[in-house]
Amino acid sequence: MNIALIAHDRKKGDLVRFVTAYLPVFEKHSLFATGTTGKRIQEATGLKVHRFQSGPLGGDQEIGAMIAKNEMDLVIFFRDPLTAQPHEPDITALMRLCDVYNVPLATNMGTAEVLIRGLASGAMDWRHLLQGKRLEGLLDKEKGNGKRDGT
Ligand SMILES: O=C(CO)COP(=O)(O)O
Repeated sequence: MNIALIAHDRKKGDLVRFVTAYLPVFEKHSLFATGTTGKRIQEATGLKVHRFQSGPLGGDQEIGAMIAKNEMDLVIFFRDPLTAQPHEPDITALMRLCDVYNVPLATNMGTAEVLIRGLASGAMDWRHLLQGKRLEGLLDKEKGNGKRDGT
């Protein structure tokens, strides 16, 4: 599964501790993160993390683009509800896309616990069905392109 990890500055320590606690789960999946969050997680855990731009520079939007392409299976986003963010519209857009595409989203540690335990016990295997569809879609597209190219 593809998992997005994002945390605002005052929540980064919590996310690093969370990922460390569930290391055996996270190391079985592909991890993506906004810039600074990803760096902190990599440094603390040694996990391989694909890092996008920092959140205020477009990282939330890059993760949103993956959601819109059905390439993200789970989002863990430890938001700071007590601090105004300069890129609030990007944050809202990311969460909205999770709802549009039915992507499980945890915005706090309590929900993240439930999601990660669910992930570990196979409760998210239904996402594989979508991944199958994703693959079919890509193959169909390739076939279509082939026809147009005359190849
Ligand atoms: O701002 C963020 C999410 O909205 C997080 O970005 P960083 O991980 O780069 O700090």
